Amino acid sequence: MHDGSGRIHVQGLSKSFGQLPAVQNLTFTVHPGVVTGFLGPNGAGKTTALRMILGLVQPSSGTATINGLQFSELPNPAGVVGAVLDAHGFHPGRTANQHLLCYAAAMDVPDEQVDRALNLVGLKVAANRKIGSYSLGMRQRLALASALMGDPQILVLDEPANGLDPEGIAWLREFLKAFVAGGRTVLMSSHFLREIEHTADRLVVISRGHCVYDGHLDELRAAQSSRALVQASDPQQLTVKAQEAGFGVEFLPDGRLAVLGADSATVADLAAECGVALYGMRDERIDLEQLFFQLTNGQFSGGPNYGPSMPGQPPPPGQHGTTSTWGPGL
Ligand SMILES: Nc1ncnc2c1ncn2[C@@H]1O[C@H](COP(=O)(O)OP(=O)(O)OP(=O)(O)O)[C@@H](O)[C@H]1O
Repeated sequence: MHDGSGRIHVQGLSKSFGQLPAVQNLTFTVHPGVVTGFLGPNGAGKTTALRMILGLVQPSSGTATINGLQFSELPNPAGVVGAVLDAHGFHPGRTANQHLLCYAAAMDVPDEQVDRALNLVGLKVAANRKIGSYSLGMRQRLALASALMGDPQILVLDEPANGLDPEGIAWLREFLKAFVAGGRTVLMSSHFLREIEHTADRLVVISRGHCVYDGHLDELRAAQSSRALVQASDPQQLTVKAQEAGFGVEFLPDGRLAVLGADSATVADLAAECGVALYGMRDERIDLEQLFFQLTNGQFSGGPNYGPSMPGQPPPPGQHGTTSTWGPGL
């Protein structure tokens, strides 16, 4: 029997296609009650990892379990996990209704589930239209309806926002938030942070097959949402003072200091306290897109108390009383 926890646990998962290491030693846990975004640039290995979780690709090494069991061991997989991996491949001559009735028969669930699923995804009005006339956004909704047919505890969605217009994305966000509010689980991939930043609570970020961030989105925002750039008369002394106050400091190539997670007023106070003169100051805010770029290019430099981003050096936010973890600086 599965443990009913609603958890997906990925441990040391790797997959190579010939010489190509598509996924490398991936370890993370997806928790119930929150939406977890699975983020990475094109080709990072997201789809391969999701397919391994769902038992569609055999890992080269490592394991992926859902409710404590591998997918193939789940006694009632459709009732545990619903998946959307591809919003294509529907028979264009069938209606959504017909498509889902086939699903119901194949999954041995009552036909009434068809109406329920169509209602849930807002496709009831188009239920008797041929799928060939559907927009990509409608196909995404139909794919989601298919995943919901078994009334699953967990949803695994590969790029579900792809093809949705802003209204569709807003709808998906509300749908997924309501889904997890009852204690269910969502793992959804995207290569576009903006697309999921208002939906996901937690993030697993991968780059070139490696995990580079696993933690709360809020924590990531806080980690490097701002820094103060200062030109100081005595950079060494100000560095010591800022570090004593708990801030990370970087030396920039132009001689300025970047005090991570601090604003210029705070740095001015610190400088005054240690008698260091400042010749120029600027607050810099880093938006999430830059943050994502830094993460996936190994340039992330942490926030308060984190050192510069040298491979093997940056302590993760998780080492400061949180649950985040870091992979190698790529
Ligand atoms: N069946 C396969 N055979 C050979 N190479 C593959 C196969 N599937 C994936 N790859 C390769 O593995 C790497 C990871 O691909 P994957 O589709 O998992 O990435 P992704 O993060 O989902 O990318 P995207 O966002 O573009 O879908 C890519 O270099 C891809 O070309």
